Amino acid sequence: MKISGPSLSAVDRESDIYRKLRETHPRIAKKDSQTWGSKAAAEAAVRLNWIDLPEASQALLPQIADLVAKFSSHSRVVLCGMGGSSLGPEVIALTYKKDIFIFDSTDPNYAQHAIGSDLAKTVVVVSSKSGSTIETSSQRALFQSQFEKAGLSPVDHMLFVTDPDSPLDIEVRAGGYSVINADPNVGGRFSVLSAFGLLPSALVGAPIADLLADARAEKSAFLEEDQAILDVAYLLVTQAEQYIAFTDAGSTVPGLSDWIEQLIAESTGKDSIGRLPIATEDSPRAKVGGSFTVAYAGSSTDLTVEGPLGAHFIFWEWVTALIGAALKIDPFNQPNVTEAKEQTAACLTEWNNSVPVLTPACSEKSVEIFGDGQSLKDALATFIEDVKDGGYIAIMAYLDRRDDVKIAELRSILAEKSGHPTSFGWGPRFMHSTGQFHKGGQKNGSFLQITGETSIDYEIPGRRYSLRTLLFAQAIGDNRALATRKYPLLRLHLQKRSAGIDEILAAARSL
Ligand SMILES: O=P(O)(O)OC[C@H]1O[C@H](O)[C@H](O)[C@@H](O)[C@@H]1O
Repeated sequence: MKISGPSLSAVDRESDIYRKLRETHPRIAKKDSQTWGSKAAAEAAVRLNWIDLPEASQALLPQIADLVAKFSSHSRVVLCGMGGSSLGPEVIALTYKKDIFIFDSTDPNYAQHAIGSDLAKTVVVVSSKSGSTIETSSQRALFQSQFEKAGLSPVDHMLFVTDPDSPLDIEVRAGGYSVINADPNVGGRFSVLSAFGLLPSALVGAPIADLLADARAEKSAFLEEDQAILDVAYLLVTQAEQYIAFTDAGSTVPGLSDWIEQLIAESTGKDSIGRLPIATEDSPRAKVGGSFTVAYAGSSTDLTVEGPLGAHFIFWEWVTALIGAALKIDPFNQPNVTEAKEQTAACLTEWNNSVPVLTPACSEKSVEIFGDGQSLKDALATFIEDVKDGGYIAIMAYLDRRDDVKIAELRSILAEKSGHPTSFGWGPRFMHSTGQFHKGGQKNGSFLQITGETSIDYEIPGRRYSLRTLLFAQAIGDNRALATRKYPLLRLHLQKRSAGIDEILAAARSL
């Protein structure tokens, strides 16, 4: 991995932190579960096999090749999965310019795109380590019924990646489905070089043997010569107090920022001392709010890290484990992801499985305002004013990331108007990424939720609620989890999505 940038002059290799990182590096290589302290040891003992994956996953290649051959007559691949189970294949497909539909949402409008118009040609990979993630199990049930309704046998169109003996594994094997198991001693966000990253990528024709070879070469390189990897970990611990802005601009590995975001946010966003990665459009916009800036090409950020995709994967996983040791946090748990799930379940119970009428404080044209402010502009202005010194804004859009993609422009507008680091996440996808940080990291976030009416809805077979109800329970559940912490919180609900998005963008630009 080649590293460069002006920040390297700040590296103090004689400092205590650098010494700590240097001591930690060989302990990770030895898979020493005590590396992150005794409290983290039990979890670490069953989470460290990602270290072996560059070599160990080679054994999976024949099985993956068989599955690719079995499903080769299908021209369209859909991946159902959340967090690590989908962000890995997404960046691999983007990098190698392969087409895969990543279904990591509960928005019915987005689900309609996932189902598409040609189920006969579609193969669906359902990826879930635990086998119990609510989004993924709902997506799976939806697809199973769609295939049946279309007169197609789901067994011929669906295959599964999960841990051995997960409830999902047992059920689908019994149903005659194709299944590939991943190493259970690898956590979801560290799983890209396991069957979770490799199988869907191979199905769309990405060169997975090259990915593994690049990861192996990089691992050997940093085990032999540790300076580059320790320098990067040192900078992210010491030069970024809280915010690290990543940009894919000019990169040969587009989408990597989103994958790194989930890795670092979920691994470090706890105990109020984490690092919040922010995926930004380009380096000028990355700098807003004084974030430490990182790119994978060029020379306009504090740090540039260049290398092939497989090398990036193992490099950033290792850096994350090093940061965890330096910050004295357990990088392998995610206590607050569970909290949001519980709030979702509580909403569903309370609502008796259908969304109640939610009355806004006021409305303007297509947008309902749940929060302070007499108009959209006023609400946004108040929201920005309330951001704490040194704090950040998180925009969470529970919308369709194909049709509603324009709302992502709000990130740079609010960053510029407020001068604060501003992250953007699609709901519920971000819940498996920055969602952990929002509730577990530094207590200085301000949260803007955007929800919208749906043009379609789907019943989820086997559940008593629809996809739309689940989406709203996730948004309102997370809203409650944030509200209990008394963080600044605004929800804008779009009665009409397209018009509402334009109105929000116009109001934000006029601030
Ligand atoms: O693969 P699953 O078990 O469905 O989990 C999906 C995701 O859920 C949580 O967010 C975990 O913290 C992630 O590491 C994981 O990738």
